[in-house]
Amino acid sequence: MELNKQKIIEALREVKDPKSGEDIISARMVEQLETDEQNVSFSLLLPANMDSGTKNSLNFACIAAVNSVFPEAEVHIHVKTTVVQTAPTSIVPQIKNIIAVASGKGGVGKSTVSLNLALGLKALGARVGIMDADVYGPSLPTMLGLQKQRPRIKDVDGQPKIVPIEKYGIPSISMGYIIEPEQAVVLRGPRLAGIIKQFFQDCLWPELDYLIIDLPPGTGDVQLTLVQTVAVTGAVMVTTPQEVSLADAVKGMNMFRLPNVNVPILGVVENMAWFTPAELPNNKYYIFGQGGGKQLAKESNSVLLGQIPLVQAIREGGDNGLPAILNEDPITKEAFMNVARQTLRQVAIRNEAMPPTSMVNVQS
Ligand SMILES: Nc1ncnc2c1ncn2[C@@H]1O[C@H](COP(=O)(O)OP(=O)(O)OP(=O)(O)O)[C@@H](O)[C@H]1O
Repeated sequence: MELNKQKIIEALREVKDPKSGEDIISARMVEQLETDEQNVSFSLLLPANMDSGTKNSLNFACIAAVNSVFPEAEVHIHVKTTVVQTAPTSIVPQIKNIIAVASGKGGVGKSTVSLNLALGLKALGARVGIMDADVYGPSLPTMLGLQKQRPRIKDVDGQPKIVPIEKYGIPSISMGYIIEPEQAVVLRGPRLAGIIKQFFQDCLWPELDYLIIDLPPGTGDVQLTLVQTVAVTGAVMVTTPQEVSLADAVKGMNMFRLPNVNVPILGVVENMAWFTPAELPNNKYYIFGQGGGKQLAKESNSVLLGQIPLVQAIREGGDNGLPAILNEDPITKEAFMNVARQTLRQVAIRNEAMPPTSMVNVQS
């Protein structure tokens, strides 16, 4: 009688891919499983860059798994190496890292963190740009004091291109430069996708180490379009400390972690972590509770990139076009610089440990 294939598959589920921790059946590493009365044969698909020691131990683990259910069976494994898929050619090859700044809900300070993070990275010597992808409520023009500014259009080989507007040494683009913020339109589907694509393709971005993307809150069309348009290096999540916002934040974060999206979470910034009155700079009042940032970092297996206090100067700076990191208050400045340093570190770790993110290919 033929050896039972189902039993063999179940046994092989005990063998895990050491890299992902997933079992080799779910990871689709086993192909063309054939059995007869005595023999079991299959192909084992292993990445070309896997070292030979790991390949051998996986091979032995497969044989042992089959023999655990059929001790007499002869196991023939054909190891096939798969070429690691290279990332598709980028439409913005001059940009090394694309960092999405996201939050579960609105008003947690995502735009404030995006801009100050961009300026912090710049202060550390990187070439940085910022894209305000919050097409529904663009706030970058106000935060940079660039209301009513319009980007220049430059003709490049007969094609009109948008020139990002530079302020404080960083080029930026925002829907708010194109339409009045109060006209923020409800764009959906293809039109919205077109605008986000234009922000990459039709903008004259210079050579950049980091492009920071300020996303709208939650999970929606912009997020989806972004991951379908470019390879996002990683996401920074912004949250406030209270636990009630955690469920939203987790939802926002999980969108990046969907298996076919697979954008690494670089870490969490806890904004409005405590209130510090200007006249009592050493006092901390935890008015929104404590622990939300840490908790979210734990949920995502990532790290807390930093905590930003709730201080009046941050709000005023945002309204007056003078980002908080540039003002003289050392506590605020250091809080944002710390976030920038930690982000830099996490991007370096991510780029060391993982291949480039693949763009999401969704057929609609
Ligand atoms: N740490 C802080 N201290 C004081 N005010 C802050 C702080 N962070 C953000 N704010 C203020 O809170 C308001 C909302 O911040 P911001 O626009 O950055 O949030 P957001 O999450 O991007 O909002 P939206 O969802 O509307 O895009 C702004 O007025 C901003 O200046």
